[in-house]
Amino acid sequence: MTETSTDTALRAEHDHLTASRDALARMRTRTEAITDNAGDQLTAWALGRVRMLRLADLADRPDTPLFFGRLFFDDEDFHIGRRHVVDAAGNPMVLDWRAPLSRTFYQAGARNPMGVQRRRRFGFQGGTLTGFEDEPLGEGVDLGESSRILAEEIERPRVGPMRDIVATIQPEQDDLVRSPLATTICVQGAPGTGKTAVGLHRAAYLLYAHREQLRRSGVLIVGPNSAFMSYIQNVLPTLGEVDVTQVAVDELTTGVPVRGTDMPETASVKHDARMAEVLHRAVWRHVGEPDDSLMIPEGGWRWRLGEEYLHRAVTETLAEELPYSVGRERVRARVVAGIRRQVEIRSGDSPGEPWGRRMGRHKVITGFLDRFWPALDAKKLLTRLYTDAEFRAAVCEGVLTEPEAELLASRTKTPRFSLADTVLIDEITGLLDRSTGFGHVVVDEAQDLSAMQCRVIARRSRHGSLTVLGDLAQGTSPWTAADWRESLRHLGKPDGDVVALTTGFRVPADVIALANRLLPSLKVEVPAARSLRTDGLLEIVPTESPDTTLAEAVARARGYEGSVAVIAADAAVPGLRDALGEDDRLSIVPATEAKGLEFDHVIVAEPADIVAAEPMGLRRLYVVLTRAVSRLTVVHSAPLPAALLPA
Ligand SMILES: Nc1ncnc2c1ncn2[C@@H]1O[C@H](COP(=O)(O)OP(=O)(O)OP(=O)(O)O)[C@@H](O)[C@H]1O
Repeated sequence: MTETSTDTALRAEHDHLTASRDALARMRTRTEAITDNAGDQLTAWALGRVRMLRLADLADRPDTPLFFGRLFFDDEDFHIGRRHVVDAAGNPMVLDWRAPLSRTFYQAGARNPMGVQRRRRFGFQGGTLTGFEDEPLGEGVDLGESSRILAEEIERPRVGPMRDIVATIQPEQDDLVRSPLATTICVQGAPGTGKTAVGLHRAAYLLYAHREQLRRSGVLIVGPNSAFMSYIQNVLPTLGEVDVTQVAVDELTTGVPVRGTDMPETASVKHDARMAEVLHRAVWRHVGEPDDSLMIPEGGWRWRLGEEYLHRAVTETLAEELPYSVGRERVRARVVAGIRRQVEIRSGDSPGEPWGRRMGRHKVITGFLDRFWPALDAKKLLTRLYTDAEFRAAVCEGVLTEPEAELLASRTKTPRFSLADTVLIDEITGLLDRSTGFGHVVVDEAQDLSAMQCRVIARRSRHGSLTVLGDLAQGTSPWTAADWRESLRHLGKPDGDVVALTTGFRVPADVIALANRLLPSLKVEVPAARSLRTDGLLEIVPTESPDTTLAEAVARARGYEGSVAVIAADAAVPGLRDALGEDDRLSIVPATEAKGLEFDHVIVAEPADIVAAEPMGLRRLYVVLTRAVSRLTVVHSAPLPAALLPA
């Protein structure tokens, strides 16, 4: 058999891959050999950390390709991969996908080749090269969405947690991934349009483009729950980024143990934006107007500060709009400064810092502060709001209705804090003290956040920017967002750009068509999704014996490759777990925990029960139906919800 030019080219690519792996190993060995001979412990620690991060960045993962593309320009060419690799002489062997030049790999097309003569995409199996596909952009030809390698990538069976998409980021996704650090973007995207993927890749891109700045300030990823967090947690490390905080939204407010629960109507009040005003009042009503002068005895002296001076000390501090506890210290400093001036006039000399500290702690001054700017504790203040009827009425008046304010009342003197309370305690803490924030925060499934939860995130991104990801049609919380402008306002970024993604990479066309039937009933204005996938299987199976039919559906699903999930109303899950069992391939997923996840084959058990289980049941069903990557089986003994029937 004669060797074709494609075989020769593939062999050369194999060789380049092997050489690149060797070069990466060399880079790693060199970094390992660097010894920290820093003078002090702190510098040694900092250097050690930088080295640890760099080593993580240099890790070669045998199961992922080191490069996935190649760009041929007129007189040079580059391989594009997960990270930068250079040979012993420092010449580039692989360009990082985030480098400015790599942008052409994602953006060039027949209409605008951006100087690229040919774009090559590689097919891989694990870490092994299996083939490639060339697009002669210079000749005005591209494959666009009909690329075989793109199709294989999005149709490949899913196993385990989410993977990166660096090899096949689409132009509209790339625009979002590479938007500038200072820009807050809000992505409204139908199910499976790659919102989560875009958010994680944007984090990785920003860490590359603004390494120093973001290493100092940090990047935070916030998701809806711990199942989702463990599903996405490996994506950034595979991209070489290990120094990112990834937490579920409830974990942001863990300062207090959660021991209580709220009735739904109480939780709704606590999550309402008006609580910000209530708590603001609750804090600031503690500041009083000094109504007398102060006499401060010190040794043989008696210093006097007049009422007017004290009054000014308070009002000038208020005008600075500092956090409450910082303001208290500022008033203390102003009072001490007033006395220092008298000492200077009397003695002609300025007393030193120790005197200042001692004077600041003087019991007359502390007594004055305790009266007109008392120290506050977030938990105690919230407890007072719940237990002191007079205080509550005063701070809620004109903001909450009386029945709403009454919902806050606690029957016991020491209320057990609920999840909503942790959010309120965080709000109070933010009023009391300065909060340190992150340089960039990615918030996923943001449509489910309450106004008060948005403010938790706003406090952590005050001096940074946000990537807000979500789908209004998938909003299922009682306080779900109705429009993104409002969420952005609560998130502290009212001018963020709202952008839509509509090309679906997960859900096959037939399945998305079924789910789209629900859209008119979801009471929300969103663009419908269009699927890139024409493969897939959809079956709707009416039955009189659902247990048997489900077991049969599971057995059939196991005949295919990939993950299988039975998704059912939460109440049905324990029974289904007993009946069907769970293992590496099969998960039984409560409908309320399915958001953000995906499985090759989804079997939906009794849609009517999923809809009936909660006020936002139809939206829950929309979420559940759109978890399917390749095949969807709907098993029902009760009639299907009317909204799911063809118009
Ligand atoms: N450009 C792409 N190339 C290949 N796969 C992609 C691409 N974009 C997205 N995907 C894949 O499509 C699936 C859906 O992506 P993702 O979970 O990010 O979507 P989503 O918009 O967050 O969905 P949902 O709203 O349903 O949670 C994932 O498996 C992801 O890897």
